[in-house]
Amino acid sequence: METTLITLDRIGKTYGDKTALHDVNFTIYPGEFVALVGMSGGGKSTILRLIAELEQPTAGTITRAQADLVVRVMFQNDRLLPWMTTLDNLSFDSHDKAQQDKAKKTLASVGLKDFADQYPNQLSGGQKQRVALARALMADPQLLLLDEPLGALDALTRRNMQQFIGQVCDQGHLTTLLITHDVDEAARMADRIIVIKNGTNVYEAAGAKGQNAETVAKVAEEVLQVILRPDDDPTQVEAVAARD
Ligand SMILES: Nc1ncnc2c1ncn2[C@@H]1O[C@H](COP(=O)(O)OP(=O)(O)OP(=O)(O)O)[C@@H](O)[C@H]1O
Repeated sequence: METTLITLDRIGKTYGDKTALHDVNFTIYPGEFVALVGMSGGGKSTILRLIAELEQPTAGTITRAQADLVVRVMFQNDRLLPWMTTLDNLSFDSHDKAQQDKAKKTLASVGLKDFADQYPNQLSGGQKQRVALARALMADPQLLLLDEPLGALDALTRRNMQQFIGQVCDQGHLTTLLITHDVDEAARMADRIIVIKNGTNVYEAAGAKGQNAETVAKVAEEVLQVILRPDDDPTQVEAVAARD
């Protein structure tokens, strides 16, 4: 049997009488880059919060490969501490030599070796997001959650960061879950795309990570059509065969 990292089984989440999620079912396998896409309000962030154990589901079960699965989140807002240098944002001002060395190494791995002594306000938007990524990587996560991490960046920096994050995840063999409303970003970065609509997963497609622009555009269009079509039966989860 294939090893699984995390499985969501018939997950529901209500807030008072408001249903945010119902009957969410999917599995993430080690080493995959999965994207959750869908329109605003569909439930993507709620799923992320449940996976990160920031909240608990009101129905169903989440099964983790191990109870203490290390999960880290990178948010759109970089959440860096403005009074600390880049390096201290990673080491949390630790005086432990090993922790400092690890922070230096991690900073170098995101291409910011020479920015250790800079403060967040001295960095560009893209650089700040690299620091935020490095901070998430400091914990050696078994699952990296990316919550619209590039939403605030200009189009060129965003494209550059998509490529960069893809490389970092590939090199580190990281299992990654990206949340985005950008179908093009999902198609370009992911091995697998899960469409979230009206609080549940309605469709799954193979992503076009590492493939040419034409394939990326085709996958993005396919996913967009699913998101925009009005007649979803939420109990029907369709799967498309992996592309050649
Ligand atoms: N704490 C909360 N209390 C009440 N309702 C909530 C709460 N959190 C989320 N919701 C509702 O659950 C639904 C799903 O929200 P969620 O933020 O997960 O969607 P999303 O797909 O991530 O949207 P976005 O892309 O805008 O972040 C929405 O209708 C939202 O209003």
